Amino acid sequence: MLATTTRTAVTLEDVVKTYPGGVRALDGVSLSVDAGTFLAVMGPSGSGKSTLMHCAAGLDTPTSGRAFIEGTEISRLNETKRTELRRARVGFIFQQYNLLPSLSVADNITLPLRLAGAAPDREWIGTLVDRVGLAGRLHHRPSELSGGQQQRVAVARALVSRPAVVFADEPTGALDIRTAREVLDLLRALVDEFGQTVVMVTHDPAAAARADLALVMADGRIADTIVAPAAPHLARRLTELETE
Ligand SMILES: Nc1ncnc2c1ncn2[C@@H]1O[C@H](COP(=O)(O)OP(=O)(O)OP(=O)(O)O)[C@@H](O)[C@H]1O
Repeated sequence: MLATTTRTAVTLEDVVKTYPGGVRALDGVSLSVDAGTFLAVMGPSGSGKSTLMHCAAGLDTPTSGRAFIEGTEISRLNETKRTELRRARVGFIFQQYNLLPSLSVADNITLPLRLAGAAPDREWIGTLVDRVGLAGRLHHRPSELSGGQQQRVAVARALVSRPAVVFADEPTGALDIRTAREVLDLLRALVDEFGQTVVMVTHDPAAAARADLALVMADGRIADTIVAPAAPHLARRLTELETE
């Protein structure tokens, strides 16, 4: 086999996050996510999943330790530079889609480019719109779409700037089982077809089982790293941790 160079999309080095009041939400977390990997982050409520995502994505800063996006230490940038790096190199997908209701589907998808002052790549936007199956809906408002369609708009928006990493926070949490599966199929395809790096926080073992790798958090630490995770194994592990 030919040797390939692996790029690292996201790195955390011994990240500690303590909130005012003394809660140690992250207790020394180190991880490295290779480009083109689909990573799921699981764990009981309060185990630190959202805090990990916020620190890794530059939405928040660690109390100590370092966070990198593609080798740039986002945790040491000031707020303005952090926002710039986030807009240029990070995509987000949220449980409640977070689309702007007054904008068309097309304008929602290209919003990150306008915020970053980046030129639109028409060919890539066309590819994305086709890939998420929204070509016939570009002039609709979000309220005219189903939940699954709205989440597909959010997926296209997250990828429009060709980010180093997409962070997805419970992306299927508001969807029924069939629509959730369609959104997961789409995320899986974007990883497989475009080499997109995806980090997904989820409570759902079936969703996490679509990832290449699952981290299971407990008490602010990574309790397990599971390659090619299987849903029954994840479900058992979560039950164990929740009852400990
Ligand atoms: N802004 C904050 N101020 C104080 N404590 C916080 C804050 N945000 C989170 N915490 C605490 O930090 C710990 C980790 O929270 P976090 O939201 O990262 O967990 P989580 O695994 O994402 O939980 P859930 O699955 O319920 O969303 C919890 O004890 C939580 O109460």
